[in-house]
Amino acid sequence: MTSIVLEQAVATADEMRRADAAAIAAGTPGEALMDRAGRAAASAIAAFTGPDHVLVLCGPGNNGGDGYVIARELAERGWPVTVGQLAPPSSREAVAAAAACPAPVEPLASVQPAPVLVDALFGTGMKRKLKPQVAGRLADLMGAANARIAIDLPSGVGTDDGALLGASLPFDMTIALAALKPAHLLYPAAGLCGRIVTADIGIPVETRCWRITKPRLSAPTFADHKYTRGFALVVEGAMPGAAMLAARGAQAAGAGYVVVAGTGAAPGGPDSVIQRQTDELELEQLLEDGRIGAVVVGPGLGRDREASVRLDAALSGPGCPLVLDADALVLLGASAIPVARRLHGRAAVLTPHEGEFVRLFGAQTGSRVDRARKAAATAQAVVVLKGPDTIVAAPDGRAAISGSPSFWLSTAGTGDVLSGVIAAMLARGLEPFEAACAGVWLHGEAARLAGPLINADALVPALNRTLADTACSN
Ligand SMILES: NC(=O)C1=CN([C@@H]2O[C@H](COP(=O)(O)OP(=O)(O)OC[C@H]3O[C@@H](n4cnc5c(N)ncnc54)[C@H](OP(=O)(O)O)[C@@H]3O)[C@@H](O)[C@H]2O)[C@@H](O)CC1
Ligand SMILES: [K+]
Repeated sequence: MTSIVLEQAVATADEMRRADAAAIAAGTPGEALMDRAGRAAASAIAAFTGPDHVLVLCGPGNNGGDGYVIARELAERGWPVTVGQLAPPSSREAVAAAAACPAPVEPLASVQPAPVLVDALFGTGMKRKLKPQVAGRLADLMGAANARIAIDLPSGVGTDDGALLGASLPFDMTIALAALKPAHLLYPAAGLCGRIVTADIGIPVETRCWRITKPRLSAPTFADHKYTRGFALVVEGAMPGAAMLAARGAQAAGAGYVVVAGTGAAPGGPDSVIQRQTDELELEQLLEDGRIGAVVVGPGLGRDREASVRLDAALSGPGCPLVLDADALVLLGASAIPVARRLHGRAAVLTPHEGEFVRLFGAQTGSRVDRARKAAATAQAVVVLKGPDTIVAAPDGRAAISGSPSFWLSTAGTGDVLSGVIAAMLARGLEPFEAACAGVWLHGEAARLAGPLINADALVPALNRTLADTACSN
């Protein structure tokens, strides 16, 4: 069995409000939810720091309410606790939590620092930029602490888009309540979260977005041969090296048979990658091979007339899934015909980086998740919007965000390798959204394994080892 594990839900502020309201409507009072959140957070803090003097900063809303519960819980464990209050509690639940908190309360402006700083100023209700004096005070108190912990989110970030709204310093740990939020994974906010722990507060959260986690990919069995393992074809163009990187990526990600359909140049590459020189007609004939499980077009394709002809051949060939990257995306963006019409119902994964994305879909508003979703609906294809926080979006609204990226991937050729890895996942039979998620995970994990990457070639051997680590036997 092969499966993609989508268990780490990522919920927007609105989705969290709906989950909260549904739990309350189903009979769990808001005070009980806040109590669960605060208790779970207090346990995570205790496990992280051990007993110490704690300063809990509380804002006016329910994030502040969680802070009062945390202060109460830690005080009841005998820890010295002080509350630094930005403004009095305003919601019914927060008023009740503050009333039950035995810790001394002092104004945020004059409270003394402590070794453990707990930030419960703002969570998902953050709507506008922090006032500079609040942002400055938070930064000063964080600077004076040895352990900095954010409740639900670092105060001063946009929950849904990961923008900075006054936050500036990194936390050591962020305790996500009930579910992850986009800001835990989207940059720049993700860079401030530190270690992320999700506290279960016992409520279901309805979402169509997940964090990309390790896939389970079945290991070959006695019944497998090179075609059942997956036949990936890479259409080469003006720059054969890029196509060869895609081919090597497909091979290292487990494809059983990898062919580069070349144009005449000799790209080198391993003997096990089959290189076929093809003119226009020969390429069309080759693409008719029904055993092909996925075709990659774009890495090193070029943007001239011949490149357009080769892209057309791939698009008009029989129905196996396509991976469209690099120059293929530029050519599609330059065409007057919309991408969805060019694909004509064909399963496809488009893998643009930010620049290619804008050329193809225009400058859209919204978070990277929103933009990728809109693009996937427009193209009627899976879109992989590459970046430090790569997004995978499907036309049906599913989305996934990569977690813990390797910034060493920001070098030439790593995108070519990714297109080959996704092709290997398609060729082994995964549907496009799952293939893209699995490919993004394998690629990111291989980069972490490779450490400081010198170049994209170094990814290939690491991919082999990463693939072996995902293998399951059923
Ligand atoms: N959902 C769940 O399941 C559960 C959620 N829980 C917790 O609730 C949190 C969400 O609580 P929340 O909705 O009350 O929002 P929160 O972040 O406290 O801020 C709202 C307050 O801040 C104010 N305000 C906003 N921006 C501001 C600014 N820049 N500068 C100054 N003020 C600003 C805003 O004022 P207003 O804009 O209305 O005038 C309002 O007073 C969530 O993150 C989690 O911790 C758990 O307890 C249990 C289960
Ligand atoms: K917070």
